[in-house]
Formats: sequence, C-alpha cells, structure tokens
Amino acid sequence: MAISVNQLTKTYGSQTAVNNISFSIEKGQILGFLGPNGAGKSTTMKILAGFISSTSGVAQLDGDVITVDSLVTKRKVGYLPEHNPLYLEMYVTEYLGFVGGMYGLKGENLKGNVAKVIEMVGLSPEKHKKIEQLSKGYRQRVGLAQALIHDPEVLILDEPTTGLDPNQLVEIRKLIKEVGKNKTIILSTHIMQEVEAICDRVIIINKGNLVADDSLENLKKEGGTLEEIFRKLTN
Ligand SMILES: Nc1ncnc2c1ncn2[C@@H]1O[C@H](COP(=O)(O)OP(=O)(O)OP(=O)(O)O)[C@@H](O)[C@H]1O
Repeated sequence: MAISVNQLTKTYGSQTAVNNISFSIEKGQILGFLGPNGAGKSTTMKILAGFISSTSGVAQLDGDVITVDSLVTKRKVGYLPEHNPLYLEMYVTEYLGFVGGMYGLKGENLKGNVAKVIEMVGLSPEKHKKIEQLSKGYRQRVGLAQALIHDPEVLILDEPTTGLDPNQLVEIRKLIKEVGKNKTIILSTHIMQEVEAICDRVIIINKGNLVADDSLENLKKEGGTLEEIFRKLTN
C-alpha cells in the first residue's frame, strides 16, 4: 500500500473540514478525488503532502507517518497546490532549478532533472521566458514540472487542469496518464470527463465525509453517469 489514511480529521476552529475519513491507495493507482466545493479535498491533499497537520488520525506513506516536518515524505511526494503558486519574476529554468535545489538536487543531477521535466511537460518552447510572461496553460505546466522535479513516487495534483483550453486539457491529461504509469497519483477535479479519461479509482467526499470509494467501473455498475452518481451522493 503506498498511502493509507486512517480516521483522518481536520478542524478549523469549530468547523470540521475533514471528518474521520479512512482509505488506502495502492502503488501505481490514479485516484480521482472528488467532492463539491468546500468538501475537504484540498485540506486532505495538503495533509497528505505534509503541508498541514491533521487534528486527529494518521496518514502514512509506505508505512511512514506523514508529518509536516518529515523529509522522507517531502522527498517521495510531488505536490501541485490548487492555486499553483509560482515566483512570477523568475525564469522557467531558474525557478525549476530553485525548486530542485530545495529537494537537495545539485550539479549535473539538477540540470538533468530540470531539462527532463521541461521536455516531459512540453515547456521547451517557453523555457527561456519569465513565468509572468507565460499563458495560464504554460504556468500550469510549470506547476506540474515543479511537482515532478525530484522524480517523486507519489503525485498530488489539486485541480491541475483548471482554466486550460480544450487542447491543453487533452495534452495535460495525456501527460498525467503517462506519468501515472510509474507513479501513484491523487488528482482532484470537478470535471467528470477527466476522471473517466484518467482515473482507475474514485473517492467522493461530501461535507468532510467519505461517501464513495470504489473503482470507476464498479461505481458505474449501479447505472447512470459519473455525474449522476456524484450528484446523488453529494446532494
Ligand atoms: N485555513 C483555513 N481556515 C479556515 N477554514 C478553512 C481553511 N482551509 C479550508 N477551510 C474550510 O474547510 C472547508 C474545506 O475546504 P477545502 O479547501 O478543503 O475544500 P475543497 O473540497 O478543496 O473545495 P473546492 O472544490 O472549492 O476547492 C471549507 O469550508 C473551507 O472554507
């Protein structure tokens, strides 16, 4: 099991954002993490990426407890946050070099990985530009590239295709699917078509509670489209 989540809860003041959820993900799976606005998806993903701590419950990666200060987790996980924060004044290669450096990559290794992720996410034509000069789709590719820079085992992607045009959407989905051949991926999205195109497995949370956890195939056995199933479980 790559990731196991056991009775995870996160409260913000009196509000429970994530309520006692448990699930596990096998190595190599692409998991679609779904739920309406405010369901607790980003909160859960931040905990799994070691960016915030849970209020109670445990998340583990390869048996190690995920904590905010665990370097093991950081090394194994690549994370693209929802709003894709970037240093706009940096050049693409400079930024990726900077992020790689934070993961401890140096010299030829660092250079090699920067070149590799640029090629992988299709950033080559734009690599000499400043990030502020890039279109939204290319900024999103920089976000993906920084998540991949240290060749992590697990990728956590929070709404990675928001705001992309239909051509970019197809490209990025293809890329995620390709990358997913060798990695475990947790992907949140509001686009059901995307889940059908990429994911093997689906988790739906609603108001912090887990309401579905199954393969896409099994979920759809009950009849109806994924969108109908989503609406039934989250209304
Ligand atoms: N730092 C915070 N302080 C207080 N409340 C927060 C904080 N972060 C999230 N919340 C609240 O927790 C709940 C879950 O938010 P979260 O961002 O995890 O949802 P989400 O499923 O990712 O939603 P969306 O699809 O809209 O991105 C929301 O009600 C949100 O307002």
